[in-house]
Amino acid sequence: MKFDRTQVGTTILLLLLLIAAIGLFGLQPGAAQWIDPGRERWLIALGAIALYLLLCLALWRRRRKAHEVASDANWLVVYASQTGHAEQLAWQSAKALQAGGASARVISIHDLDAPTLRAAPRALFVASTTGEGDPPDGALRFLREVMAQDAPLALDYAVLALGDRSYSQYCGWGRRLDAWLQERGATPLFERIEVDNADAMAIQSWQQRIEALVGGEPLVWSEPEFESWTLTERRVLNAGSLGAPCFHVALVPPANTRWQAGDVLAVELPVDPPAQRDYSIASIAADGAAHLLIRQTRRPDGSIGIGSGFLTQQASLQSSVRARVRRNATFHAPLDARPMILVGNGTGIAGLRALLKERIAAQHKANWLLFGERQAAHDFHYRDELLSWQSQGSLAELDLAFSRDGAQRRYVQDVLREQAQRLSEWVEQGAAIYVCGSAQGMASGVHAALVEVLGETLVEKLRDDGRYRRDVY
Ligand SMILES: Cc1cc2nc3c(=O)[nH]c(=O)nc-3n(C[C@H](O)[C@H](O)[C@H](O)COP(=O)(O)O)c2cc1C
Repeated sequence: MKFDRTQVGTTILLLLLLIAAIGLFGLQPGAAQWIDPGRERWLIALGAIALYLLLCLALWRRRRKAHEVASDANWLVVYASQTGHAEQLAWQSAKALQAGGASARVISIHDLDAPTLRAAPRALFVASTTGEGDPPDGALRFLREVMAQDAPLALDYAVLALGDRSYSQYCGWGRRLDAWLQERGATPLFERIEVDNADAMAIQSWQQRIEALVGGEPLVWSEPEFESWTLTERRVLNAGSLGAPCFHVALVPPANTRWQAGDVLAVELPVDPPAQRDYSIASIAADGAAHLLIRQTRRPDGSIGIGSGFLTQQASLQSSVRARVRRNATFHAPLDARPMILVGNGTGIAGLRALLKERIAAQHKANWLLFGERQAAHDFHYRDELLSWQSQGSLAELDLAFSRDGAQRRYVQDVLREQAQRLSEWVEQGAAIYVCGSAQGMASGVHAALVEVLGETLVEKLRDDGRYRRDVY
């Protein structure tokens, strides 16, 4: 049986109380009444009471000190996030620390330098994994500059690793970060917690561990509520396509709902157990509806995917759909009028369309879109709109790559290579590059083309400066 110090302390306190009671009341049967105690009995009783009070004070101070160490220390809450989930959990973690009286600073791992890390007494890391076990883009500078150093670290830390078990490198980056921190001498406050596909139980146990460290009133960590949106429009955009049907779906939000281009709509599916699917929003709030571009997916047994099946088939027009906006800050447009190069394929045009709409509404016209699909006759999503933006001068450059139209397959990455000179010029003028669509094939091919044309160093620098951003799946 294991006793902790508090249990031993409590036992001693009880013994002292007993001694004090014996001192006062004596040991005679029926002695529970005031008797005239001798001097010695008074002394024993007073001594026991004094010791009792001293011990109480010591225990109270010990407990308070333990709490102070946890709560007064400055906490760093570091996030490495690709699509915003880790960032959101980092903010919630900071709120839990603050509820326990601690001060917490939330920081993107991109902005975390070695001196800041070395000076931090305690840190929480919320790290997601992307690609094939890779760190989010925003973590690459940290990986290159901070993790390459072997100076020792003295901080106490914990890691929340976000991932998805369907990938072979489950939580690969969170695990790597954890291993590195330990190698450098940092002390884990508790074992790394891994979150499979936003698993609520794992997130709850992270929350409980933080609350146990700093105390404070437990907060409700629930995500924002889903609200009722109305499905007002649904049409096929790619009739006759070689690919699976692609639907334009419009959902009218509840009053006062706002979002920024780049944000995502999380849709709650009416299934048991509950599930949700995220879709890039293809419109801006001024359009009055969130437009989604949804390709019907099929499972290996041929049945329709639950998310795309619900939105493109089951949900009827004018019916209510439970949804909420999820912020996706990595894909928000630059704040200034700098040129933008938007590269995407397939349903990736959704996020790019919202960005273009936002830019055009702000009169920022230096926009270059490179879009790839299979056949111009069937798969040129939002054709009329894009062509009219081009003729109005809001879309300075439009390059299309329809892979099945020519004798040779041609993709957006090939267009980038053909347009090497323009690409270099735009980047020299400060352009930001946004890539949206499939991770396999497109995003990796585009990356290789960028490295070929601009050089590895410049591409890395663009990524570090937030001028090369990706929202890929
Ligand atoms: C393109 C892509 C690649 C991913 N690759 C991995 C992976 O290799 N291993 C893993 O455990 N999770 C992987 N995930 C799952 C993410 O880690 C998980 O969705 C996480 O919640 C995302 O957090 P974030 O929004 O902070 O980036 C991947 C997700 C996407 C969209």
